[in-house]
Amino acid sequence: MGVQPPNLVCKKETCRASKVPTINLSMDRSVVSQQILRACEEYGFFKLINHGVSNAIVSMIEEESFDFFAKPASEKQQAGPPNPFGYGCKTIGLQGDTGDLEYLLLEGNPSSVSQKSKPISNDLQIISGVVSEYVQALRGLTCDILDLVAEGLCLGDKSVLSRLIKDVESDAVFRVNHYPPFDQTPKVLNPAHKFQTEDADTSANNDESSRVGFGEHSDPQILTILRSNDVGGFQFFSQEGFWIPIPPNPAELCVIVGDTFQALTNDRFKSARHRVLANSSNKPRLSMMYFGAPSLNARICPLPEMVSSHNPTLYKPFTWCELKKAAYSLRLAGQRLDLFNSKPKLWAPTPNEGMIDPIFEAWNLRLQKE
Ligand SMILES: C=C1C[C@]23C[C@@]1(O)CC[C@H]2[C@@]12CC[C@H](O)[C@@](C)(C(=O)O1)[C@H]2[C@@H]3C(=O)O
Ligand SMILES: O=C(O)CCC(=O)C(=O)O
Ligand SMILES: [Fe+2]
Repeated sequence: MGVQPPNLVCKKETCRASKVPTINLSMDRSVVSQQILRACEEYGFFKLINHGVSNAIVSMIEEESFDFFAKPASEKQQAGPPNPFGYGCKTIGLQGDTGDLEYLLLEGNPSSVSQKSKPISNDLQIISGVVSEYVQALRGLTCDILDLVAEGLCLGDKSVLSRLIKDVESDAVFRVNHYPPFDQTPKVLNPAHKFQTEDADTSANNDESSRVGFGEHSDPQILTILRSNDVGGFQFFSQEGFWIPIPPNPAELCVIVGDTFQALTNDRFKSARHRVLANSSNKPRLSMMYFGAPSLNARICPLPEMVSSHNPTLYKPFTWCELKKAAYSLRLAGQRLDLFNSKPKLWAPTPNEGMIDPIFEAWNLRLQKE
């Protein structure tokens, strides 16, 4: 590539990342409501500033978490494996997914987080003491966002969404992910690590040799609120078909639309697929996520305002428990919402799949007859 004058250089990914909506929560309510609505429709993802969540609690969780992850493996393992709460290392979920990280999964319901971690380990009990205050604040923030969405969508009942999260039985989850620093040595020794020296406009979308911290997936819940330290790696997949790296900013919170929100809005919002590539820093990345979920028995189906004769319902009613079970029975990247489509799509082999499996042929025939 020839040398270009600086004003003509277009770092495409930096460009795309700068278009990702950043919403200032202290602005006028009706403006914020419209901005959130647009962001959920166009990206399924946005960043929040002036969100009002105290940095003091975040710093305490960060400090406790770093102390925990610095302990010897044998000690950390006493708090694992995560079933469903506790310490996990490299293994993600139950279906053989792995990533270059270690993590803590905790109950995200403020009233029971400490109680549930008590029998697991002393370390977890200490961390959950600080986490309970944070999840309380994040539950409040998630409810505010959902009320703003309800206003933007002109829903008859403006609390219909936030009630799902406010439920005392809410099945919210809290997670801290710790990505070890990238060892710089292989870059020199192993040409496969070319990613580090590549231009920013090609790296996220072309690279195949990068280190996967947390593989591509969508979150099954309603909304996820993510906060990280100043180490990058997080990317989300835009509706235009590009991976967009999000520059880390500890003062911002990232909001991610989950599968349940997609179903509630009858696909007006799409859950955002995202991943973490942990290959760019010699510092560890520490991220914390609050996954806002309803109670296990909550019934999910598209909101009546999202359905019309032009927009027929895309999902059969299901409970959050059923979707959660489906998520855990599939791989991390699985499209679990497809299992609840009111009219399953016809199966077609992709070019690599070649031969048509007789079972799928029979399935397609049945679908065509319905
Ligand atoms: C492979 C998996 C890990 C996961 C459960 C699943 O079977 C599919 C969804 C994954 C996910 C993504 C968002 C959250 O991090 C998480 C806790 C969740 O609710 O769904 C994880 C699950 C996990 O790590 O256990
Ligand atoms: O660690 C991160 O930054 C994101 C992880 C994530 O997407 C998840 O835990 O579901
Ligand atoms: Fe996620």
